[in-house]
Amino acid sequence: MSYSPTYNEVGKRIRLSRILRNDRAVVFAFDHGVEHGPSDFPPEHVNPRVILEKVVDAGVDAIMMLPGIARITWDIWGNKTALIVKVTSKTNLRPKDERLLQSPFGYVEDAVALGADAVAATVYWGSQYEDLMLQRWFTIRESAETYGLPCLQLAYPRGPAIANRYDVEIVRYGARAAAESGADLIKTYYTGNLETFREVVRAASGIPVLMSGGPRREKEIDFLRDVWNVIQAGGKGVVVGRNIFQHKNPKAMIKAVKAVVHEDKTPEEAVKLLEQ
Ligand SMILES: O=P(O)(O)OC[C@H]1O[C@](O)(COP(=O)(O)O)[C@@H](O)[C@@H]1O
Repeated sequence: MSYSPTYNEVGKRIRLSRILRNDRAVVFAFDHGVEHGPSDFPPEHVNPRVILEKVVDAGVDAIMMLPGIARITWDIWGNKTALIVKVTSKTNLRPKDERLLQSPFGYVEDAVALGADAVAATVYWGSQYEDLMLQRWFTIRESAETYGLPCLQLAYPRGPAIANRYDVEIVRYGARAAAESGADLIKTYYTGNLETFREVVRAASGIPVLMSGGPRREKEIDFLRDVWNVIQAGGKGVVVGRNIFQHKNPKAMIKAVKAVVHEDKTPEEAVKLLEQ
């Protein structure tokens, strides 16, 4: 007897395929307005419409943003780019020791209403608030499952017992925990080289791993090398913000990252797209 998938299995498969194009993804991370504040953006990109027009025009596969910004920019990305709605966040206006907690920042139903292809939520593994974030993660995941929405987990180890959040043992622990907590996509830190990131991919146990961009690299070639290493290590792409919107030419930067992720170009070949 042939197996008939459930409605939500079909929905998840179709939505995931809109993000992972041929099993790879270049996602623009755009939740910084809350996570870091408007000071993260150069003056010309404080207006969300300006930067979103550039990244959509450059052909990014998906945009990850909070519901409120998706609402006011839908005409730019609608029917052109996949949408990942992040439903947790926090501000740096909080007292320092309360910044290791991600709070609800919208609901899975908001993502469904916006026509999202996935929801995203952060878990700071190792935080003193890990328990609370896990409760929130499983509530989000349960609701997303009902609607056939894949869940992207930003698996960010950080907390009082973690000395170096980029250490491979720490990052791969977070990736494994994300896989065990039912993430359909995992976004985590780059561990500095191909060999260690391969360990992270292995720990993710088959769940696609995407690299979080991190602070802007001084040289574009260094960022493109990191992206290339992630792909060579078995990662499936990137979810990147600052290395795009803090760059003087975000469109060219997206195209260079796409060349590495989708066309297997080397960093040296891809960086030439920035010189045109
Ligand atoms: O690691 P930090 O400094 O808390 O930054 C969190 C930010 O990094 C991201 O996870 C990825 O964006 P970046 O490429 O700018 O690092 C964002 O989604 C989030 O706002």
